[in-house]
Amino acid sequence: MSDAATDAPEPPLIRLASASPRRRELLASIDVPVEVHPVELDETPRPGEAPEAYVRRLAEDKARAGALGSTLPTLGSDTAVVCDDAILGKPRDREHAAAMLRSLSGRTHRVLTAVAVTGPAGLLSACVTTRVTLREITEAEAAAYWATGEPADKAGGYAIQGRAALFVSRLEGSHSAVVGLPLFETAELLARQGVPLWNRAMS
Ligand SMILES: Cc1cn([C@H]2C[C@H](O)[C@@H](COP(=O)(O)OP(=O)(O)OP(=O)(O)O)O2)c(=O)[nH]c1=O
Repeated sequence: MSDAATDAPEPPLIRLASASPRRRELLASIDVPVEVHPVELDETPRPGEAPEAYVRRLAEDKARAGALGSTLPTLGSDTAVVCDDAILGKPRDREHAAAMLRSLSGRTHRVLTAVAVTGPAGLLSACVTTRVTLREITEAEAAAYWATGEPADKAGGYAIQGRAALFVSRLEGSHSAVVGLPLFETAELLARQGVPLWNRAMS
């Protein structure tokens, strides 16, 4: 929605502590104007840290750090692909990306996305697990996929919202969470922070 009379952009409802264009687009899809305020964190997992604890910690740290200097509720999020209890982040290079797809090929893995929101209710967070099954992927397909540029900045080295949809045979859970933000759970957290979306989105 934008102001019809002036076409001026709407004031932000929240601060988005993220550099991810996907997260901005997902929030725009449910009519949430944001102020983008990325934060840089060390995303190294702690020794022995469980994947759920890891993504929740990062989401909460992003939200807390992003909130500094603002009175707006601030949202942070983190996505990790988990295969055989190993956390797969973003690929470092072509070889790393190929190794990731090799380990995911022909199997079911988990995608964990945590979202955290600061606000009057304190720091609230949720973690969503989605099970994704990929068909078998050949080395030649993995190489061709890398060459598209799509996997480079994606956890697990694939993008379900892009060409990797051709690899995904099944999904159980939240599609938006795999893309970077679980919209249903996000709306619930925002409502608890005094940002109700339903009436706004439907008007
Ligand atoms: C599995 C998968 C991940 N991703 C993306 C979502 C996230 O943007 C990214 C995982 O990296 P994150 O570290 O969660 O996020 P980010 O670095 O992109 O942004 P920021 O930390 O500033 O919020 O992978 C997809 O876009 N599609 C997919 O299918």
